[in-house]
Amino acid sequence: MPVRAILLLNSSPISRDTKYHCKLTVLRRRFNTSPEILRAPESTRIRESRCFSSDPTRISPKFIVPNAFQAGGFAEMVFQDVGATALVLAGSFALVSAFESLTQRNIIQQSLSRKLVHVLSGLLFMASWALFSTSTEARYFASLVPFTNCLRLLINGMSLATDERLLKSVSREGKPEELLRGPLYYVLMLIFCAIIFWRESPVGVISLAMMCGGDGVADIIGRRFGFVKLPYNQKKSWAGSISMFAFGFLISFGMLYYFSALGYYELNWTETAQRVALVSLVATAVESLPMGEVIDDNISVPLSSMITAYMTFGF
Ligand SMILES: Nc1ccn([C@@H]2O[C@H](COP(=O)(O)OP(=O)(O)OP(=O)(O)O)[C@@H](O)[C@H]2O)c(=O)n1
Ligand SMILES: C/C(=C\CO)CCC[C@H](C)CCC[C@H](C)CCCC(C)C
Repeated sequence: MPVRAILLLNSSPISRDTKYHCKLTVLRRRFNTSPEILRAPESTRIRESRCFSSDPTRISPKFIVPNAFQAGGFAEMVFQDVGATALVLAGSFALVSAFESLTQRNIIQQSLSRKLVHVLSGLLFMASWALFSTSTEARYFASLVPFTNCLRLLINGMSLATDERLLKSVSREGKPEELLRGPLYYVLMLIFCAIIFWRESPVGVISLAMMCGGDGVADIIGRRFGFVKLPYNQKKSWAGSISMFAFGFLISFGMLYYFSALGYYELNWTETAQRVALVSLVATAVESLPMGEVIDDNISVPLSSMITAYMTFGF
């Protein structure tokens, strides 16, 4: 009969994943619970000190042992992660095919198709993180999706195979070698943020939101309304940069609210708005610089966002 109780963590607000691993810690410490009940993997990333308030004796070690801890629970989590990976991977192929079809039928231009895929892929990928289990390995399952697309871009970019749908929806001019630059850096950044930051830290979410939402919308707005160019960069415009700042801020804030509403972290929204505004300002300034030939926007924008977000939010 599995142990049943409710864990009341008296510590400061912490993420849902952290609370989950704290339950594990408390179970092991207080009940000396036999391992066959605790089948869930223990996180090496969650320091026990984060599980307890300043006075560990204040912890009321009552907790519900969710199904995941019961015998076989680990298998259930693996099953959930495999299913989520298959679903999201199918979604990525469907997204590319859908925009290839729209381009093929001349419903949208190829340049707009590329940017819409740029905006939607990363944001939908982040939104899908909620489908994965609370195990430490979940992030690696999720990363298989951009990794598979990375292989797809490499194979087609080196002309080892030809996927016309991919070329039509993702390249500027239909040249295979284009896939080895912007799109490849894009999926590599998705992999990096999913593994390093995952659902535990706002840093990864903000960085990807700036790359996908901010930079993507800047291109769409800038191409259409960018008549007044920046004084130091004739290839970029005030309309593009202002829209990057605005949409980068709004989409980042929206994604943080999404993950907060799901219980992954609790944020002070006034402070968060100020911090996200600073990240958006720095990323917009970096994106506006005439260095597209030196470093791709899909590297400079998320990287500058990551550094600024890390300095303001911490991990
Ligand atoms: N701040 C910005 C950003 C983009 N643009 C417009 O959008 C176009 C493409 O912008 P860019 O971010 O450079 O996209 P690329 O990285 O070149 O294209 P892709 O992302 O498709 O590789 C620019 O030429 C410009 O017309 C703009 O006016 N102002
Ligand atoms: C055109 C792009 C970048 C250039 O600036 C974006 C390329 C996108 C990849 C080809 C596809 C990436 C798919 C995501 C990893 C997963 C999306 C899943 C979601 C459910 C649709």
